[in-house]
Amino acid sequence: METLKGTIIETIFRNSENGYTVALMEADNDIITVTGVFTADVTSETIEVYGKKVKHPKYGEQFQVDMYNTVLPSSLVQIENYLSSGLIKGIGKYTAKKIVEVFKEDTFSIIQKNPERLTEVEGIGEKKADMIAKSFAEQSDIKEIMIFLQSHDISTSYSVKIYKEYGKNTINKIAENPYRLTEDIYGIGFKLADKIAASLGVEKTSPYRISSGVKYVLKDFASRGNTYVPYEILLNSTLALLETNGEGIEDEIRNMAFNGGIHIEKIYDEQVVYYVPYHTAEVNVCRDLINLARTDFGMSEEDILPFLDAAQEESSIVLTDMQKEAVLQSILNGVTVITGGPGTGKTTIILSILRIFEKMGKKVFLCAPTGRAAKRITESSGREARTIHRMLEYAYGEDDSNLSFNKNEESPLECDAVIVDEVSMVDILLMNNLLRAIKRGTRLILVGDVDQLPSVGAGNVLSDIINSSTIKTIRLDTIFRQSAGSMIVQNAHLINKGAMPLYNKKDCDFFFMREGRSDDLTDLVVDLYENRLPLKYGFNPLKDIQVLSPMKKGDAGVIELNKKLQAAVNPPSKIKKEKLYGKYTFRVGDKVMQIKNNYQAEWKITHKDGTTITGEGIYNGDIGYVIFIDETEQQLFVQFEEEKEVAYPFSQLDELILAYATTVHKSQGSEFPVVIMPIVWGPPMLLTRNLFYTAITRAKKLVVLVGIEKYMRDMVNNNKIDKRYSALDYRLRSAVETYAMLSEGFME
Ligand SMILES: Nc1ncnc2c1ncn2[C@@H]1O[C@H](COP(=O)(O)OP(=O)(O)OP(=O)(O)O)[C@@H](O)[C@H]1O
Repeated sequence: METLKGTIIETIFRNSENGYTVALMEADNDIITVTGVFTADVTSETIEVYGKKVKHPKYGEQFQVDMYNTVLPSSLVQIENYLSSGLIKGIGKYTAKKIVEVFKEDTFSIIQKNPERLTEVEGIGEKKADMIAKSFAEQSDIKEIMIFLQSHDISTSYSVKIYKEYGKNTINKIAENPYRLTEDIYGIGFKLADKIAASLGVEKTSPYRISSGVKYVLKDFASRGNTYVPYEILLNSTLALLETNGEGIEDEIRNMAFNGGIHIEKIYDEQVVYYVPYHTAEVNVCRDLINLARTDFGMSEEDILPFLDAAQEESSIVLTDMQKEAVLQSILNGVTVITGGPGTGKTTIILSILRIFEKMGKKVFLCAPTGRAAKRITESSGREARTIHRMLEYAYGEDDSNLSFNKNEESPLECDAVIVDEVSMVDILLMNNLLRAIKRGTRLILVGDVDQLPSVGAGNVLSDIINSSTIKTIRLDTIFRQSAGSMIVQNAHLINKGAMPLYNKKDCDFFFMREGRSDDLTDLVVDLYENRLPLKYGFNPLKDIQVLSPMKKGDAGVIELNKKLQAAVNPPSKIKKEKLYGKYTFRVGDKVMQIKNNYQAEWKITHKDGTTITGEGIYNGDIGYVIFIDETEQQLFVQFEEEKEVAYPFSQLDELILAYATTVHKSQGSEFPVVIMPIVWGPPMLLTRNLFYTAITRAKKLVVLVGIEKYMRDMVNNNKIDKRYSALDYRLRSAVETYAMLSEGFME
């Protein structure tokens, strides 16, 4: 591929629909005609073109452009965007605008050569001018890159992330294969990469595009919980995504399978396709569960009963036969599953198991998938519980390049048993990492409620294990928590059985308020949150009350509800700084939620005596409050639980959302004193019984539902759990059959 750099002196023709352009470019003291697709009018711009020289029969020599980059000088908007990108300290949006208004195209050279002149701009003093100049000098090599990215419509915050990832090689890397952005940059999906590729002139049938499209479809299915996609569905979805005639797709799928990026297999007589990490995880989870489950500890019930009796004496609770069975099996078997709804004694059993192991002198690790769930079991068991990630020592490796689990097959967990609480939230990838670190001889006890929503990540781990009937499973169905007037637990069980909940009884804790009109409904939710519940019961709205909605979009969706709740409890004010980012304005005082695991986020706890502790890691679902916004340093500060303070550069605000209202999915593993939930129409795929069940089991003291009974009845009746493509149950069953055949073979 040849390259040529020059200035477009005239555009002869431009098709505004497809961008096809014929223009004259002055390059190397010569004038040459360039032809190709240009996303914007490039007249007067200095550009770099990539392509080849051809001889046109009529017009003579021309340069056929495959891709192009805009080179400085660039438009004022781009200069302004670069200055306010967060890379230059001391410049926010407002200052950037002012600087460009004063210095126009000369902005960069002024900052570089005569930074003292910055003081001509209103609001910039000598100190600030100096800071800007220094920061600008540090960033000088990335200027061109930022402008290249922005000329391809990449937003400032993504540009910063891209530069951080690729550094000086940014332009080359993206020009070579813009689709790599989908792999390397969090938040950039196929669609954005495709837009960039189009603006670089990449062909629609390029193999890079097809393979990226296939991966996008596989990952998109995975993000909705599936570990694989049936071949035909993958083909059709990819076709719809790429909008081509389909040419090359099947070939590329085959190539990808040969190269090892994807895996094709027959499951239940159907050809299916896996993105390799999910296949590896599913196969390994199956193998490891079976191996662990086959361990014989050489113990009998009689060996354990004396310990069990002693443990019972310590507590005031007499375990039922089923509960005893759960405790005994957990100690006798390599792998045991204990499942049951709220108040059926799961925590009580965990505590008994812990006591028995302690008496036997055995070491047990207790863990849960989220920080909040780990904190809850720590509080109720009085024993330290960690998140699974923390237990597996998820951290940077020695070369500091990649995050990985330091506990694995080479350095397994040194203990006699691992108890995982809230296991319904564990997806196939995390289960794989957990199992890698559990060596044979260590018991694995999985405790959870299989009727809760499945994990957010791919897989149906708990329910597949139970459905496979290959792992010892105890189902608890007697409810013990029956305090007077409390309907929450009873209603959870009613809903689970397909019956309507009982509500609005005198002095009870479960209410339904009818409201059909969507405006009135959201107003009522806000009124309950802001006034009625705090007044009547003394709840603190921000700390005690959580609004849960089944969906993100729509009038009663999380986005709209958050806007209304924010306007009510934390309205704009002269004394509160705010920062607009995407759909939300973040304001000092706002309740926010982290929506991604960020193992690098540094937090700081400052004690009253001025001493500080620092650490790393803020996780998906963590809730905090905005305490400070620093426009000069371009940072927003959030205080999370335990007073952990985290500084978010503005470019990282995509990790936060307002959290007055959250989706039911995001609330898994958390509990709140009060839950308010709108009951409105929504897609049946979403409004399921187990979503409703999960929502109400989040509440400890009070549930208030607002909406129309019919939609509540629809949810209760809708027990069609959104089918996930996952084959762990199939693999477990097949593996056990194979083992059975093998051992029969050995017996002969
Ligand atoms: N066998 C029993 N006899 C009497 N009370 C019991 C028995 N088992 C459990 N309980 C009591 O029932 C209540 C609920 O038990 P526990 O907290 O263990 O259930 P859970 O399944 O963990 O509930 P959740 O999932 O809602 O946390 C507790 O107060 C516990 O003390």
